[in-house]
Amino acid sequence: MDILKVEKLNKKYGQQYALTDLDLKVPSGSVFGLLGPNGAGKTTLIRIINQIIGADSGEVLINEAPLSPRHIQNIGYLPEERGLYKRMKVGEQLLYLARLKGLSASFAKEKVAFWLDKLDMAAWREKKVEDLSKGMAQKVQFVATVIHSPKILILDEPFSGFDPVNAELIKNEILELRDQGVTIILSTHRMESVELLCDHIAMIHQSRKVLDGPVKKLKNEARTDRFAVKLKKYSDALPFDNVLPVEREGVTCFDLSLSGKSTNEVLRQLLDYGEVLGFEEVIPSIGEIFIQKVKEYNYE
Ligand SMILES: Nc1ncnc2c1ncn2[C@@H]1O[C@H](COP(=O)(O)OP(=O)(O)OP(=O)(O)O)[C@@H](O)[C@H]1O
Repeated sequence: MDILKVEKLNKKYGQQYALTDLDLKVPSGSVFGLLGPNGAGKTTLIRIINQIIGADSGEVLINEAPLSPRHIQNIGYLPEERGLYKRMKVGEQLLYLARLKGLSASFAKEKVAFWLDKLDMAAWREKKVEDLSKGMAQKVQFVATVIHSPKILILDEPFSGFDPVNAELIKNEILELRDQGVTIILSTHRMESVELLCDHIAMIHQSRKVLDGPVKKLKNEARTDRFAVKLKKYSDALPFDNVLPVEREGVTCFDLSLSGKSTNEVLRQLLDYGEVLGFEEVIPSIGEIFIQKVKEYNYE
């Protein structure tokens, strides 16, 4: 089932198109990557879903119902530009934000204690936000985003500012929330996090959707017949066209196209030219698919 649907969404700022006829379906309980180059329209879409701005036309549906103020309680939003009250103490601040999200005083207290403990932040409870490092403040903001147990989490560049240990911690929290049934919309330029976390992606370019679907399917569709070869060469006369061998510590590495042959045929050919140390299909990364799509549209 799709927890969130976007239908024919349009938004312009003056003469600038930010979203054009955008359709999206976000499956419930998935991590959904929202990708696109700078200025594509991602933040505009996120702001519309969060009812910070309105669309010019089109519709956003949550569980098939038109988006309305009552949905705010079900959404957790971590904006790219973080906003915490600098003078407030961590514990007080989280309690205050949890109460704003509609939690009772006692439940808010319980949830604050739970999250501070879970993310190893209990010692910061009495610290003012202005006395925290960037990464520490980021963790507080993450807790503020999830404290009311939203059904939909929208995370804009959630890993920026984190060291590798905290990035791993937040990644695991995201996956745990996903396993609990939370739907996560992740907007990021870090393709390695997309690859690690996302089940589905949609890519926006110049206000329009240019690609969407399950990550596995998109990667499968982007496969070519190219294989990466590592060879300890006996002979210099490689029998393949368009290969660009690179020598690394006595090992020759190159990509080649099967050109209609089977993998066994190509392997047999390679055996005459050296000791085959590696022969592996080249599967494009999401980053490569992204760059390819942007290039395709820029050339049109
Ligand atoms: N408040 C605004 N006033 C005028 N134009 C705007 C405004 N906000 C965004 N835009 C324009 O709308 C388009 C989409 O911007 P948006 O911020 O949604 O992109 P984005 O995909 O989030 O980009 P980035 O990855 O750089 O954050 C851009 O051309 C941008 O210049």
